[in-house]
Amino acid sequence: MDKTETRAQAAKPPVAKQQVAKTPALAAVPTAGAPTGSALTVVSHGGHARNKGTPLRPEWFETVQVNLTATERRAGTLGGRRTVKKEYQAAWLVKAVQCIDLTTLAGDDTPGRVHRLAMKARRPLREDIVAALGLADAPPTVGAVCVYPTMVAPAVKALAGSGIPVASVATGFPAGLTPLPQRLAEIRYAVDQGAGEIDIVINRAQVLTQDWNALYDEVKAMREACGEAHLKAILGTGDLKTLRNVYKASMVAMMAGADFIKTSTGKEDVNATLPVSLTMIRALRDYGDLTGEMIGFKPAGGLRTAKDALAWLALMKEELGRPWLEPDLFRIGASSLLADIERQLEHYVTGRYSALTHHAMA
Ligand SMILES: O=C[C@H](O)COP(=O)(O)O
Repeated sequence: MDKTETRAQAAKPPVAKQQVAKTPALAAVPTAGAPTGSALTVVSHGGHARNKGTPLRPEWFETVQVNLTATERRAGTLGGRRTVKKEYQAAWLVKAVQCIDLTTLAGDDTPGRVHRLAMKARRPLREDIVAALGLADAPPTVGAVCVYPTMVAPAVKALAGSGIPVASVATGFPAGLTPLPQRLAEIRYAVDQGAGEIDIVINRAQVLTQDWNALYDEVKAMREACGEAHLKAILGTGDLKTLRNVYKASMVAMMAGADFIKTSTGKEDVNATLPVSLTMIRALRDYGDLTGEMIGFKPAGGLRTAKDALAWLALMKEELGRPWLEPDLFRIGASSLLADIERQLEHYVTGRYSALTHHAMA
């Protein structure tokens, strides 16, 4: 990749670059099986060490330059991938299902809706599709169910015994502009209710004013409030104005202890895009080179099609490698993506497409 893109060269020690896949986008399919009827391998969720964080080190990001044209050009090579076909594509789509944070974040959410979503999370693909894929012995489940704090308890109840974690948004989602004590109390409430993952939103004003100390201190306090729950830091990239800001905010969030960095709330005018994701992933890679930590990535907002899922999987594989294709390091935050993936898999096993309305709650 172009040396002019994201760089934090100033303070970088001479560590080996992580390997970037040389194979075409999805050729080295991790879960590829033989044609229909043969087993696709379902890899279970692996545990992953928490990010220890670092002191705030502005010298790791202050001089960063992000070449917008080069970033867009690189991102543009991912969306149009046509190299994954048939059983390989099916395997990748099953992988995408396992990485979905199945989400409902609506003003009219009810315990009933959350219960139905949790049932879908337990069995995201129809039984006949699972059987035809040869996955009946180990049916895939989603990565997590993501809800508002007051919906954590019904989600935990509905997912009992499934091993599927509940993620809660918190800290004044989506704007993050309530006073800090309330935002921290909201995290503690969600954890008390049983959330295993907390999707916090950063205060975008701190990025826009380059107040890195304030951003670091707040995210660090949020991480402490999370206790054992994993912290995903939502940057709200559509509000951050520049890719440089996206890179810097990513670095500060990771230094403060974020286990995942996440693009968007789904409520900004512009949500997950490939150029923004590439910028965050480069920050994640640089942070890994500097600290040895493996941080997760979660694009979220506006991802609705199987094609989107394949593009982001290609991005993860090419930029970060195989470990970032598992739910402990990669999630896709989406409220309606599963419907199209299920439809594409149905087409793969039956040769027919059904209407999207046949794939409800997804
Ligand atoms: O965190 C997840 C997002 O809020 C989901 O956004 P979406 O409804 O556009 O899929």
